[in-house]
Parts: sequence; C-alpha cells; structure tokens
Amino acid sequence: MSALHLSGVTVSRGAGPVISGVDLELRAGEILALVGPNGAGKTSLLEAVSGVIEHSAGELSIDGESFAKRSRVQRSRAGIAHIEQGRAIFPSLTVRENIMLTAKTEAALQEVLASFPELEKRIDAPSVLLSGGEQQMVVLARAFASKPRFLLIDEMSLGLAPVVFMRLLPIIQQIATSGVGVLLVEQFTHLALGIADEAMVVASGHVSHPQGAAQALSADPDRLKRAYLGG
Ligand SMILES: Nc1ncnc2c1ncn2[C@@H]1O[C@H](COP(=O)(O)OP(=O)(O)OP(=O)(O)O)[C@@H](O)[C@H]1O
Repeated sequence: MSALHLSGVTVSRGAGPVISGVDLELRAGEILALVGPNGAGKTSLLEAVSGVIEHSAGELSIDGESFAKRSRVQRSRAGIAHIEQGRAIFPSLTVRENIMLTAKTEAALQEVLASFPELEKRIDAPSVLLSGGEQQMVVLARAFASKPRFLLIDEMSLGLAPVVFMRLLPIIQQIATSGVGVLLVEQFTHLALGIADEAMVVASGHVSHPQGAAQALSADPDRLKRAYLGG
C-alpha cells in the first residue's frame, strides 16, 4: 500500500525547534488525525511536509523515495495537496471557477461534483455568497479535483460551528475512501477521532501519544487528556 512516511522530523522557526522527532505513516485510503493543543506545532509540521517551510532534521518519503529536498511545486506534482488554515477560496470567482482552477476540464469538474451534491446547486454562484461551511466544501472540492495522493487538512473547522463542520466529515471520509491518505489536523478532537482510522497527539513540540488506532484513543479520555498535557 502506498504511504507517506516521516521519520524523526524536526521543524524549526526563528529561535529553535517548534516540533521535534516526529514519526508517522500516512497510508493511502486512511485518515490519520493529528491533534493537540494550540501552539503544539501541528501547522508547522504540515507546512514542512508540503514544502511551505523547510524541515530542519529527519526524513520525508513516499513509498521509500525521499522528497526532503523537493520544492513545494515538486511535492504538489508528486501528489501532496495542502489545505492551509483559513478559507482559501477566491471570493469573487464562482464555485465553478474556483474548482476549475484544479479540475481544468468539464468532465473532471463533473466527476468531482458527484461527491459534492450541495455545491452542484450553487455552481454558478459567486463564492462570496456561500456560507462558511459551503465555502469549505469548495476548498475541499478544489483540493480533490487536483487528484492528490495525500491531502493535508489544517483546521478546516476554524470559525465554523461543530454542526456545520459535521457536514464536511462525510466528504472527507469519501475522499479517503477514494484512495487518498488524509492527514487531518483538527481542533474538534472528538469529531476528528470519530472519522479517523489512526490518531496521534502532539503537545509542546513533541509527540505525546504515538500513532495508533483512533478508536483506542477516543475510548480512553484520561489517556487523551494526559497526552494533551504533554504525555
Ligand atoms: N511564522 C512563524 N514564525 C515564528 N514562530 C512561529 C510562526 N508560526 C508559528 N510559530 C510558533 O511555532 C509554534 C508552533 O505553532 P504552530 O502554529 O505550528 O502550532 P499549532 O499546533 O498548529 O497551533 P494552532 O492550533 O494554534 O495553529 C508556536 O510557538 C508558534 O508561536
């Protein structure tokens, strides 16, 4: 099975490391939830995987082939897509125009829309008129249309009520089911653990609960709490 691996990855910003020694395996078709308190280094780790920033130590590879020295564009071509924090849509463009930025052809657009029935109804609306939840659907649709092998999602729920975010969860699951490995950073921990196959916790710049079955972590609130406090 195709997989993206991190081994001993450290990311530094300014004065020193903000997250150190991360090992993980993101497998095709699976959701790995990466949770932990604010400032733990989750965003920095995702940025180092997609190439927004450089990592300072460790190895990054896909199916055994290192991509540690590749540029952001090369990583994107290798199938790593990154949904960064905030609503990364072009508000003045319609839903169709936003998705076509990656879908390119009408056939590819239609293929993607099959997984986004709510967007089909709003396809010619300017994206600015959509609700926050619908705008995030556009972001997901655009990322899915780029046909990623691995999708990094950074706090897609920011600014959304849990009930609105919950409408995005089946879509994220469907993306994974299509064969994409999804690395999900999420503040709504229990919602993330509820759809994830695997989970890990980072706190204060280190892994405080290593990768393991998501269900085992959600079934052990004391363990989860200890991990949030640093392990
Ligand atoms: N651009 C930057 N320059 C310097 N330090 C930064 C920068 N961005 C984040 N940091 C610092 O790096 C550390 C990790 O932040 P990061 O955003 O990666 O954590 P996080 O777990 O994603 O937190 P949050 O959930 O609040 O986004 C924090 O101490 C933060 O202040």
